[in-house]
This record gives sequence, C-alpha cells and structure tokens, in this order.
Amino acid sequence: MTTSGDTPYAVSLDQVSKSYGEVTALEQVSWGFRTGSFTAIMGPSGSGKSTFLHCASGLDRPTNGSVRLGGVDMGRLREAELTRLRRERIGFVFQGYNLMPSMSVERNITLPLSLGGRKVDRQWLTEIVHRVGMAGRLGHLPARLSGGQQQRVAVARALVTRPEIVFADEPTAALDPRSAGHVLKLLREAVDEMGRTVVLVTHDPVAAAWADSVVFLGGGRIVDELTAPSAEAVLARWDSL
Ligand SMILES: Nc1ncnc2c1ncn2[C@@H]1O[C@H](COP(=O)(O)OP(=O)(O)OP(=O)(O)O)[C@@H](O)[C@H]1O
Repeated sequence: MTTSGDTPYAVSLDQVSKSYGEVTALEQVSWGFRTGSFTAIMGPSGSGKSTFLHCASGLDRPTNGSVRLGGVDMGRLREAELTRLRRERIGFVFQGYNLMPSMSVERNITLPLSLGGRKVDRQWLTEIVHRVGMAGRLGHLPARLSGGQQQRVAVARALVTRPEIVFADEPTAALDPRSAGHVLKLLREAVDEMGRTVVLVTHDPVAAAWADSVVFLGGGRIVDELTAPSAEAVLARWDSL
C-alpha cells in the first residue's frame, strides 16, 4: 500500500535540521519510513531522538529541510491544517499514556474521531478494542486500569483513525516486561496485520528487537542502521557506537 502514487514512504525527511538557539539538535537528516515497516530509533540521551520524532510527525517544524507525509509537504501547511492532518493521518503513543482522566475507555479511544467530527466505525472499533483486550472495560475510567492496560487503550486510540503512520515515544519505558511485551506485540500486529507503519523511539534493545530495523542517532545525525535486529545485535551495535 502506498499513500500517494509516487512514494513508497509513509513519511520522508529531506535534509532536516533543527536548532534551538545555539544547539543543533538535528543536522541534515534524510530518511524515509517505508509504508508497512516497523522502525526503532535509538541513540544516547541528547542524540536527537525526540527532536527527530517531533519533526517527523509534524509536532514541531524543522529549522531547515522538509518532511512529507505521503505526498503532502507538512512544512507548507498552516497550523490548523497541520493539526487536522496529525489528528486524521498520524497516530501517537506516549510514555505517559496521555489519556483523558474524566473520559471512559471508549471515549478516550474514539477521541481523535470526535475531535474531528467524524463518525465511529463500530466494526473497526470492536476489532481494535478486542485486539488490545479492552472489550470488557469500555465504560471504565483510566484510573481503574493498570499502566499496561492504559497504554493498550492509548494504542487503540492511535489506531482508531486508521493512520498512515504511528509514532510511539518510549511507550514501554514505564511498564513491566510482560506489559511492555503486550504493547510491542500490538505495534507489531499493527504493521503485520493492519498494514500500518510504526516508528518506535526506545532505549531498550529488547523493545527495538520487535522492529524490522533500528536507526541509530548520534549528535543529531543518523550514524547507523541495523536490519532484522536481535536484542543482542542491538546491544553490540550500541556498544560499538
Ligand atoms: N526545546 C528545546 N530547547 C533547547 N534545547 C533543546 C530543546 N529540545 C531539545 N534540545 C536539545 O537538543 C538536543 C537533542 O535533544 P533530544 O531531546 O531530541 O534528544 P533525545 O535523544 O531525545 O534525548 P533523551 O534520550 O534524553 O530524551 C539536546 O542537546 C537537547 O538539550
């Protein structure tokens, strides 16, 4: 599946730089996330991972260079258009779940649709709710759920719009290994069984090993890539950087 006639990439970055005053957080990064791929982003603290994710997902604008979602140059969009594009075509999963505490699980999952005034596809909702194991919890408030369950709700919310790409920023950092494995399996299934594209920022070699490839950042640049990663290979590559 491609998102426009002429690109195999869900998102592509061309010579993207981002500076904060004197600090260059990203330096001329070019990269493409192939549609239907699962990519992990790794790198030491301060290497630019968050900045990369924010620029690639349209949460922030690069200082230089361009970012395309399918055929759309996000830099050319006005703020309101960019907000709508993010809501309708991109899914987000954050370390802290970011659920609305006063809303039920169901309302949290369907929030990207209701914010955009779109109707809920009940069949699709039922499918993703079952996939994330929350069918019996739709009326619950997030506070009644464990961290792992809350993150699974966040994954369902990220998938409810059938986004072209999902960005997950350290989604398992606060979870025990079993809950983390459950969330990572869901992201893997989003790629393998739902045809989505997933980008995962992580510090954890075990989490990165769920991806098809690992991109290593260092000093605001892409310094290496590892395909078909195992946790051991990720660790070895990390040690050699
Ligand atoms: N809003 C900001 N204002 C000023 N400097 C920033 C800002 N955001 C990031 N930086 C700087 O840009 C560089 C890259 O930061 P970034 O947060 O992208 O790295 P990271 O790899 O995600 O780090 P971590 O693993 O610690 O989250 C760092 O030197 C950081 O201090």
